[in-house]
Amino acid sequence: MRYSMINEAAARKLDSEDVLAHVRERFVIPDGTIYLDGNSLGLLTHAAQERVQQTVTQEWGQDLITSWNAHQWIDLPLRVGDRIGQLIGAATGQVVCCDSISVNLTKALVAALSVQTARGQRRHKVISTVDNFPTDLYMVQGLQDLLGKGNCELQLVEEKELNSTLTDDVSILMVTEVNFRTGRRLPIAELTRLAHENNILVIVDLAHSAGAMPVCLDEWQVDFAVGCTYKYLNGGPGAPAFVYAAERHHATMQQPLRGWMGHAKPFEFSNDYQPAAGIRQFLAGTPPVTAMVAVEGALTAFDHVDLKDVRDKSLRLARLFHDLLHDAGLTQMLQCIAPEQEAQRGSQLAYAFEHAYGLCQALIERGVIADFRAPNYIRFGFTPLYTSYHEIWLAVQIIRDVIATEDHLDPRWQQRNAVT
Ligand SMILES: Cc1ncc(COP(=O)(O)O)c(C=O)c1O
Ligand SMILES: Nc1c(O)cccc1C(=O)C[C@H](N)C(=O)O
Repeated sequence: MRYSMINEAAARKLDSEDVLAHVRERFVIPDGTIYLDGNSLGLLTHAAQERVQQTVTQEWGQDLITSWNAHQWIDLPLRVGDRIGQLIGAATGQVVCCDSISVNLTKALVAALSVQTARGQRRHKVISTVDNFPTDLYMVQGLQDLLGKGNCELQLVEEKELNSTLTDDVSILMVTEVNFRTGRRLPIAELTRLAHENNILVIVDLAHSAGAMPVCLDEWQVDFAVGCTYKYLNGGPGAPAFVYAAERHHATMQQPLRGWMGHAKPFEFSNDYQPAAGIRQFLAGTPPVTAMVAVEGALTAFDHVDLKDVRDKSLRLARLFHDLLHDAGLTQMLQCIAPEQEAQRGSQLAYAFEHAYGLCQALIERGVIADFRAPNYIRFGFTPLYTSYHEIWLAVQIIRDVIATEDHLDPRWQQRNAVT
């Protein structure tokens, strides 16, 4: 239902009825900041801050190398992986925390190709979407060059054409559940069902889904998945990513980055590679301990949080934001590029606007942090664990004010110099 003419008191009332309102206390929220960019980098949690401090001061500072065992550093990738697994519908032993999405995607792609080979399938086509996040496409292009088009060939299609391209000559469907630009959410369960009817394996990028909405990898029968922990999981800048491989593939899959941490017996230092059983095979090198304890700390923000409540609040925050923009007469100027139907949306709204860059910079100057995506989009991310309805109301007042005073046209914003 549409939010109509919500004033400040009404926005505060929505906060008073919010079942997730108390979770905000778990985060460090800078004074005077309304943060609508958790879809790029999540906020710091108090738990992560304390965990990193403890690890650096005591575990590294005092206990040194004994900490690999004494503080179970060595188990971090699997332990954190299992905790992430609970948030993405994966039973234990199928998720490991390591590396970046880019690197994990390469591992997943080759592993999926190896499963197809083991099944006797001589297919090489990898289907993805034209508007996928570039790094995902670069990784397939890299493999295509390395392995030759006869073994791996990328074919790009529009999102709406996906169903009709899932034919029996395709090896892998590689998609991102939520489009980083438009926020469109693909129906992964349905796509996976269609893909499997033609023996196609499915790899999903959960960068904009994990921690933002319920994800049910096991139930949907997804084959492999990757995702990051620095967005909705709040793991910190450059935090290690994760990779999921369905248990049914563990016996046959082979990932190509054969590091010693993925060896069956790393501390025997044998010259011959023997993959570890199960998901541990996806490890390559030494885990970045200080970064990974930050992720482990951050994930406690999800303790006793139901992801259905997260999704429900995410959609409400977005609806309130858009309806307030509409009531302010701004939705002609700012053209929403998200799908009409909420079920087809992720946890962000993006608007096309000629002066999107200037608007974004002027907002940042006033404490409202959103982000700009070329060529002319401004994106607002909604993070239900810490964003309040009152903040949404305030943010729209500030947008109104920037546009009314034409601060977005300030000559300082003529030259784009921001990296994000
Ligand atoms: C959908 C998607 N995939 C991948 C990435 C990048 O992954 P990484 O930097 O961990 O390799 C991003 C954003 O950074 C993204 O939005
Ligand atoms: N990963 C990022 C980074 O290292 C620096 C700046 C931004 C990012 C991002 O996360 C971009 C992001 N994936 C996006 O949706 O645009």
